[in-house]
Formats: sequence, structure tokens, C-alpha cells
Amino acid sequence: ATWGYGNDNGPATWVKSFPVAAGTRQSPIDIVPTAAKCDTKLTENPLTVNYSPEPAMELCNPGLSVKANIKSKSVIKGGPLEGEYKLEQFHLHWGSADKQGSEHTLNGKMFPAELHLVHYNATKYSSFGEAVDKPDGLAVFGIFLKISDKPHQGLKSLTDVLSEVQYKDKSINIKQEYNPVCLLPDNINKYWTYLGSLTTPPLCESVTWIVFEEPIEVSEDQMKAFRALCCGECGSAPIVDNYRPPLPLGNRQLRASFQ
Ligand SMILES: NS(=O)(=O)c1ccc(Cc2ccc([N+](=O)[O-])cc2)cc1
Ligand SMILES: [Zn+2]
Repeated sequence: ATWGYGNDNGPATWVKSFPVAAGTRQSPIDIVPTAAKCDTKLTENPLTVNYSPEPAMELCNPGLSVKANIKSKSVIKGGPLEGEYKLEQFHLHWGSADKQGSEHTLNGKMFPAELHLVHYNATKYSSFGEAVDKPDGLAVFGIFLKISDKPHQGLKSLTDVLSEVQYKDKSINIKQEYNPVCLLPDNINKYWTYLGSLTTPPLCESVTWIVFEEPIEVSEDQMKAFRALCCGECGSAPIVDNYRPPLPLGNRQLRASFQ
């Protein structure tokens, strides 16, 4: 049986096929700002984002989320990272209602959705596949989404075409130039960072998480567009509540780039 988010294949069952689910550096976690240690080393070497426009970005529906594959040389470095990490893909997790959907929580509060920009350590490894199971292999930006009355312009290029990837294994090319930098919050200097894992199987403990304090704002219509995506072919269930609930921080250090 393949893993998913239902009752018989959801997060509580993943440990059967992926024992690392019970590991000591699993993600997501509940972010408790008062428990974070403000670390000036994070600001001495500021997080730097050098994203470039994607000439033709592929948007696909793998059945459990919606994913954009990146081909350009978009890289990040600094902050908690050693070396340069290259953007590989981005995807989202969302709820069936606005009260839930994010994977990381903030003082126990869930956001309606969470955007993940996935990077691999291009200084040390030659591909995402090689980096995916290394302790310093990946770096993922976690960005909370909150509802506002205005649509998010950067996401609009994607939410306007989600109907074309409504069913599993559908994919389209976004022709007009797209720079993923439009997905970042205005202030990327305020974030929390900790050592964690992929939040879906194979749950590799290979991710340096960077979760931004500032959410991006999306409209209710844009959330409805995500909730209209289907897990399979026409008539299959909608993709909703594709989030893993938080795991214990254990004796990991949660660091903050700000006071
Ligand atoms: N949600 S998340 O932690 O940002 C995340 C990021 C990337 C991936 C993609 C992925 C990672 C690994 C594999 N694999 O090894 O078979 C397949 C897919 C899965 C999950
Ligand atoms: Zn994710």
C-alpha cells in the first residue's frame, strides 16, 4: 500500500515502511519562539537568495500535492548553511479548511497552508538524488500562507492554471518567465532554523529547515484552487489535508535569526 494522508495510509502508519519516522530529527515541529535561541552567527553571515527567472517551469500534480520543477540556477547560501544550495522544486501543503493545512505550527497554531522551496547542497553533491539522504544534503524554506482579501500575485501565475493539472500525473509548462523570488515574504531576515527531515516518505533526516516568520498572503479563491486538485483521475478525492502533524523537537536546538 502506498503512503498517503488517509486513515489507513496516513502519517501514523508511515513508520511501518519508513522506520526513520520514529527518528530524532523528524519534521515538522511546533515552533515556540520563546524556546528559540537567538544566534548572532546567523546574522553575521546573512542568508542570501540568488534566484533567477525560470524560462519554462513545469507544474505537475504528483497526486499528493502540486509541484513546480526548477531548471534555472537559483541558489541560496549563508545563515545556517555551509556552501551553496540549489533550488530543485517547490510544492505546498494545505487544509480542507482555513483552520488547518500547514506542517510547522507556531505556538500550536496551524496556518491554512505552507509553501516549501526545496534546495540541495550543490557544493558537496552533484544532484538532488545524491543529496537527499545526506545529513547536510537539503535546505528547505518553509513559508506560512495566511488568508487576505487580495490574491498573491506571485502565486497567481500558478493558481490560475491549476485546473490544467487537476488530475494525477498531469503536467503543464508555465511559458512566461517566472522568478520564484516572488514567492518569498518581504522580510527574509527573520526566520527560525533547525535540523530536521523530509515531511513525507522517505522522511530522510537530511533537511536544514529555514521557516520564515513573515507569512505570504493569499486569497480564499486561491485556497479553493488548491483544494480543487484531485488525488487521481476525474472523480477522485480532492487533495486536502496533505500535512504531517508536528513531531517532538527532542533535544534539538531551535535557533532564531532575530530577537
Ligand atoms: N515536504 S518536504 O519535506 O519539503 C519534501 C521535499 C522533497 C520531497 C521530494 C522527494 C524526496 C525524496 C524522494 N525519494 O528519495 O524518493 C522523493 C521525493 C519530499 C518532501
Ligand atoms: Zn513539503
